[in-house]
Amino acid sequence: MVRLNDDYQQNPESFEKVGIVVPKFDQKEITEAAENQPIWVHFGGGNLFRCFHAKIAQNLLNSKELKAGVIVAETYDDGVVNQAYKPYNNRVLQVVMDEKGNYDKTLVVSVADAIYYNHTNTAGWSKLKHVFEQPSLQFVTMSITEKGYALRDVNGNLSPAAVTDIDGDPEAATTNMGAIARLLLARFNAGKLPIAMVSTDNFSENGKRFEEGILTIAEGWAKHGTVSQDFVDYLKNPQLVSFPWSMIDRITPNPAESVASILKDNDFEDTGIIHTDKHTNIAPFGNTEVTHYLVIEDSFPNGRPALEKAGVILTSRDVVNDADQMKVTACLNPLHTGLAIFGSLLGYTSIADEMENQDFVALIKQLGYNEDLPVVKDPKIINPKAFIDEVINKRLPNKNIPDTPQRIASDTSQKLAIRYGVTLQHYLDSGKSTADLKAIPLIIAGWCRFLMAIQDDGQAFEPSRDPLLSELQPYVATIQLGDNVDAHEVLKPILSNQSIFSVDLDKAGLTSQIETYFTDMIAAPGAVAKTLHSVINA
Ligand SMILES: NC(=O)c1ccc[n+]([C@@H]2O[C@H](COP(=O)([O-])OP(=O)(O)OC[C@H]3O[C@@H](n4cnc5c(N)ncnc54)[C@H](O)[C@@H]3O)[C@@H](O)[C@H]2O)c1
Ligand SMILES: O=P(O)(O)OC[C@@H](O)[C@@H](O)[C@H](O)[C@H](O)CO
Repeated sequence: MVRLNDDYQQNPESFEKVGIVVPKFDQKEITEAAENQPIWVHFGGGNLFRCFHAKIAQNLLNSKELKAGVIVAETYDDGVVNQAYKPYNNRVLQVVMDEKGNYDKTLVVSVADAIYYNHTNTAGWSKLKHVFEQPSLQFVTMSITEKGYALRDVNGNLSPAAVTDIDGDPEAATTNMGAIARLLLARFNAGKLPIAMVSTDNFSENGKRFEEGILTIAEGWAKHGTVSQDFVDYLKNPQLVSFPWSMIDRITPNPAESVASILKDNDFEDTGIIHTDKHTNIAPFGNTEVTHYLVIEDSFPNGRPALEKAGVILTSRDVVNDADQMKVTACLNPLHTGLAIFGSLLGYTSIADEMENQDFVALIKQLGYNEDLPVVKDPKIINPKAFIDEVINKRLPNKNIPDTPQRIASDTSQKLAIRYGVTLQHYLDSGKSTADLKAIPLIIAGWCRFLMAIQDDGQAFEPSRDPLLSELQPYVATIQLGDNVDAHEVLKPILSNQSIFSVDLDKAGLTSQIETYFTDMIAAPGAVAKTLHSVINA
């Protein structure tokens, strides 16, 4: 049996014997280099990072294009650091699974350190402060989930935590944006050192939203006199601090028991899946797909390693934005969310299994080809039609990718604006009629039906975690299947909330259609499947 912590330099054969590719560098050396001259910090060391960013770093370290390991920072989940990183010497086994059932396994040791940092953790703060004070630090990447950037509540007002951060001492900041602004303040105080802050989370204009979050905090501090205006000017100067936009794509499900058991059968020992108290599902291994894209705006004021040599596309902001809108608002994530909602309602636990249900396939084809594609701009670097073809015909049906509707359904309230709102806005802006839209209103109605936490067969289910569940569920909580309800009245507080959808659904002409679909879907057990079938095949 091979273990993650085994000596891959003295005994590479033990790894190679079980088909694991080992690094070409010394982990100790890249760790020391990161201590002395850090280059790359990543916030949110979850599964995507471990399977994607960390492998990019490993490829660059292998080819000597990168001189120091990545420093992982967690502002949220100490369990990730203490249970998934520390016991395994910051290593992970990356498992790439193709549709033929091949497992490509790589021992990834590109992480130099993993640091938990929040306002109460002085050790983590001192370590990260020191890192941010180093002139060598070139860039930060982030994958902290969409909700990680939030500073406002559902009504668009600053949240109590954001107000406390802005009113208080920068040293006591508790929000992610506040905690990161505090680190940037340390970098500013160290001599206005340049840096690129790259969000790689799944939303359109992610760099803009990240920048706005940091500036909301910093401008508040300046107003209260706790920082100088000079600090705000530093953050606003793209020659010093940039917030490049990005598009990232690689379906990376939570680590699955099915993969763990295959690894074990293939003599790999460390397969225990960890469920942290803060609900991150993580393991000594990560499972991911073959296809991957990372497109980043090429704006790095302190330079960068040759990321392009590890397959990253560096380009202009406009091209990144077009690629991101293509993927996140049209050709992949809206399809995913549709499958997540209806899959959860119909009791599915596998995306690949859903792809055997012809109504689900028809739903995402209708959405992707007929509703999203007509208003999507071609980013030129990736063909949108070919991209959807690959998603529908190759990626989603891949039985070896253990993805679940439940993973994708998490935080849906945070994603609807991006996954459907942007497309609807394109319809409104272009004056194109929304009268023929079926999939978008059906999915939004499906989400309202999902909030009832009753499956299509009438059984209760636990909806995936979402920061707005407790606020939204009460609106539909008392409805039973078969009830005769006034859908307009019941759904009004949800559908009229523009901060959820980003567009006015009334103006988009969709409200009554959503209400009708919702009414149809609560008629009786089985009504969700029936409605889906009849709407999509009409
Ligand atoms: N997994 C994918 O297929 C995939 C693909 C493309 C993009 N993404 C983006 O990456 C994000 C993370 O995906 P993942 O697969 O790594 O998820 P994950 O659950 O494995 O890890 C989530 C990470 O974010 C941190 N986090 C969670 N909530 C947070 C909060 N409120 N504040 C700060 N940090 C928080 C966790 O501590 C953890 O490090 C997604 O939300 C999405 O934006 C994921
Ligand atoms: O990661 P999220 O939570 O934004 O969305 C869930 C999935 O749709 C997403 O993770 C996809 O797998 C990913 O965007 C593929 O690149």
